[in-house]
Amino acid sequence: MEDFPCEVIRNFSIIAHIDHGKSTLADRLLEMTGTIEKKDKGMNKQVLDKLKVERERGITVKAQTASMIHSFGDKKYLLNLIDTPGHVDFAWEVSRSLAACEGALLLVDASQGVQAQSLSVFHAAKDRGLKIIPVLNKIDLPAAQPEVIAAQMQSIFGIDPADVIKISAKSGIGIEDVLRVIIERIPPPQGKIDDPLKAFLFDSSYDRYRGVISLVNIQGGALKKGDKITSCYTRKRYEVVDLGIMYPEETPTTTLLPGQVGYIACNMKESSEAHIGDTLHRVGVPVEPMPGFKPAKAMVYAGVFPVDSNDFLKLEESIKRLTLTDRSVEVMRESSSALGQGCRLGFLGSLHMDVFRQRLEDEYNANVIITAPTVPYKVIWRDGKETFISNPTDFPDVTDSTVQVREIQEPVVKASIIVPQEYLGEMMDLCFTHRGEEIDHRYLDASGSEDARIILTAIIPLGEIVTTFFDRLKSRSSGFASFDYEDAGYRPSKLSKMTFLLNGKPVDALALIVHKSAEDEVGRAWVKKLFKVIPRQLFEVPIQAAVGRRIIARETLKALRADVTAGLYGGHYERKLKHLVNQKEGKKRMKKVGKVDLPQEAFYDILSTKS
Ligand SMILES: Nc1nc2c(ncn2[C@@H]2O[C@H](COP(=O)(O)OP(=O)(O)OP(=O)(O)O)[C@@H](O)[C@H]2O)c(=O)[nH]1
Repeated sequence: MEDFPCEVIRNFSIIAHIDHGKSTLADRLLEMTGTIEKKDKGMNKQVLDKLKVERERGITVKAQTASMIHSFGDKKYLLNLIDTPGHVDFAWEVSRSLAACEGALLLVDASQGVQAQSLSVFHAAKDRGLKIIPVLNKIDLPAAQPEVIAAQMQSIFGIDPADVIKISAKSGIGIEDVLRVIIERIPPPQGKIDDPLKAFLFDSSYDRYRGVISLVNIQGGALKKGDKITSCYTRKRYEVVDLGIMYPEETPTTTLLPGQVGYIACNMKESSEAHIGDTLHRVGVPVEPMPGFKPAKAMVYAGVFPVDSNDFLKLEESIKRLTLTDRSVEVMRESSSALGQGCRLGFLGSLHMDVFRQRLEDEYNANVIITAPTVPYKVIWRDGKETFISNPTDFPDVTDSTVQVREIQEPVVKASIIVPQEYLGEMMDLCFTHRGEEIDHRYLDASGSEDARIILTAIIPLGEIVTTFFDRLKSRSSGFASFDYEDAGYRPSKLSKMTFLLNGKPVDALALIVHKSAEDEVGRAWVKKLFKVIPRQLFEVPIQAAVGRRIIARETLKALRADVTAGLYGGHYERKLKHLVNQKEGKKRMKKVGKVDLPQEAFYDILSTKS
């Protein structure tokens, strides 16, 4: 690694809207530099390995970082591609990992043009002072309009069309140019070997045998096997047991020098110890940590319960194992009188939650019930204290005047939607029905042509986004809208807890936090859903939705005779007995809510159908 001092190193990432060809370009760069063989099955497998949810949504959740060696002029360069996850939920991680680079390739699909995440990643890179190289991909497509899109990039980003590199990552056109401009335009990293060791942690993964593997960028000093290091954030100490570069698989080296990017294994047991954005230094030689570090925070919470309550320990074990590889999931135990023992999980966003659920189901065969997602609400009490509540069960009854609540606030986001102008009305309506405020729009391109596109921005409660917003956005724009959001703090809101009562008894697992304007609609819809899935009982069961003491909606389940043998003709004793045994088995999975028997599956049906 001594052959690669800072001046021949380039650290860059590829930033793009989903599906604009990031992974394809990364593969092509690795091929062109001989890091992987052309059409090497091992690398392409990454595409095939995608999780079902990733394929369905057309995104990659876990990114790839790799080093390449490329000869240019009379020098050999070490090019480090630092990859960033490609979805809004991970925006925070994206912006952290950009701190490990000096430049970024802003990749835009030449047939689709600038999309919502092209904007957000552009600004993230710009804010970090990175050199941005505009690249138009997919110029091989008949629908590609490189000139039009380059003009669009000029009006949106102020990019000179002459600087735009036009490529086809799929057919390999222009890849040499990309390598050339990376070397020519991106500044080399700074950092001296005599400085105290300072390593920036920008990604991590989990290995069953070696524990956490961290990806680091050396900002100063040198790192070797056996070095004793410590984390600025957790203050925990470690000894480096293995290190090297990603070439593209882990390739051990003796040292990592300033400007270089590589992996380290240091007996870190828990993935929660590796914080993206953390700074590592030599024990006893403290350094100034990288600025602005704060750990990722969960924004969407849900309870997870086994369908069969006997499976709790198995479920908990599976969740534990999964969180080893996904450090951003928060886990707490939770118990519900209706669903028994379970876990409350915190996710970065709703996609993150879907991915986790899918992995739980696919990899661990877990049959789980997930409660409706909620966001962390802020409760300001009369004495001025503030608490964050993300579990509806803990939400105070704001209709009760003896409860000391001064104000409830909810997290809001600034949403940006990019869409062809013909869908403007639909999109405004969508924002409006999801309690959007400050809805605003402007034309993206100066051309004013018929197929001009619009960027619409609005402040929308996060709680509205985590349920059905994304699906509705896609269906109401025929798939044309792209969407992104960023945190916009907290705002006061008129929210209350809605409970559902069976035979007068509240079912804790079904409690929701609902905005005043939606109480009637939500109450009615959920009561209807419950009515459909709850089996009839021996007595009449009222199903009610209530806010405080006020009943919002009601349906009544008629009574039923429950003798399962009643319909069987003839008096065959054994047959009767068999049915009674079956009924008993079924009862094992029943939950009693008050006097009402509820099969656990009913909860699954209620909570898995979106309202
Ligand atoms: N015609 C054409 N298709 C391309 C080109 N580059 C990528 N694609 C296709 O575009 C789709 C998305 O490419 P990916 O490389 O997976 O996109 P991505 O940006 O990595 O997607 P995420 O990682 O999920 O954000 C794939 O079907 C690619 O085959 C190109 O230059 N031309």
